[in-house]
Amino acid sequence: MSLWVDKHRPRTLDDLHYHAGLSARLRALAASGDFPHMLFYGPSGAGKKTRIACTLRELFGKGVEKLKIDQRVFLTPSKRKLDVNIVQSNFHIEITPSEVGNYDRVVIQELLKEIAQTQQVDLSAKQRFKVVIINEADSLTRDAQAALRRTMEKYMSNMRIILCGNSTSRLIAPIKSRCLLVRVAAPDEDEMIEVLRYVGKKEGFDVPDKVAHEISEDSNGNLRKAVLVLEALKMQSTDLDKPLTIAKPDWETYCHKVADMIVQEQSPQRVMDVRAKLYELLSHCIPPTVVLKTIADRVVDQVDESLKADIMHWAAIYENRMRVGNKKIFHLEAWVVKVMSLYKRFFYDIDMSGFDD
Ligand SMILES: Nc1ncnc2c1ncn2[C@@H]1O[C@H](COP(=O)(O)OP(=O)(O)OP(=O)(O)O)[C@@H](O)[C@H]1O
Repeated sequence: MSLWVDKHRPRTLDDLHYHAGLSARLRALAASGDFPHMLFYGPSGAGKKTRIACTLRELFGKGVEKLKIDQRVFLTPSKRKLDVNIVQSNFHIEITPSEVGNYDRVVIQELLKEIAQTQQVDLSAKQRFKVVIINEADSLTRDAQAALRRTMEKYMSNMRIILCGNSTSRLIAPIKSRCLLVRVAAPDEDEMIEVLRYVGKKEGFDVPDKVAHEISEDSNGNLRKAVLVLEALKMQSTDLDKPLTIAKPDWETYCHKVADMIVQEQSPQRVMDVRAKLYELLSHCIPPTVVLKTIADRVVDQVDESLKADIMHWAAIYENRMRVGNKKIFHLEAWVVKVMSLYKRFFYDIDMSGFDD
């Protein structure tokens, strides 16, 4: 059973519901024979990844939807092993370098070099180049950006880069100047309502106006959130007929509570309590990656500056393990334990430093 956000995600540029002008431009670029490096940016849930996937489909055809997931090991200069998950088709490859935190340069450098030096093997391929999608581009370190820039200069003939991120502000100018910048704005209220109606129709029901407005207002331009909420509401009340009495799905508040529990106490008992809550969330079909992200964001809001990066780093790692593995709950839990130990260690270090003085 897949969630509506996945089930009804547009697959082709023609299926995309809003920003029609942008879709037309992407179609023209894909047909031009002169496809550039690109940088897609915009707020979360605005439809960047969906639009990128549709563009790939336009470039390469249906074959690009046949995905494999590989684990790759990279070695840091100090011979530390980095495990990286890589999603790829015959025509493209997708990576999230922020998974490996400060070692992202190693991954960018090794992987891009490797891809750039291999020719497209599929002779029936519509394009001579492979596309490399780099997610969370705005969290690339300076080193990784410098490596990326060099690769972009050196190997253009058989590779195109598509960067995806929330904003362009943390990217160095030489990268921006080598990319076509594509801003994907959040859908406005009418556009969002149209998508909600469409999803409802596909599922065989009409979304009442009031519900559509409420959801759209609540979601702050995040279409993923809007569709998730629609699905959750529909599970609570099949008719969606009493919009005002329907309590908003409380999973966000629930995730926040879990985050608070993690910050308040770090003990085996607490891990057990948190586990129960996690099961509860997952059994309500809230996607585990969303649960992890919501909890992580809230934890990070409350902890010391020096811990934030580590906590997000581990969240990215476990998020990826979750995408690949079956037992989502194990990875969620492993992350919780990791955060608790980081947090405890932090206080321990403070105590010890006090001791030194
Ligand atoms: N043009 C569209 N028409 C209809 N539905 C869409 C469109 N774009 C996105 N969606 C829906 O919105 C959801 C979120 O889109 P997507 O994952 O592409 O957002 P994103 O901008 O990449 O988000 P994030 O930055 O958080 O990863 C998709 O799962 C899909 O169901």
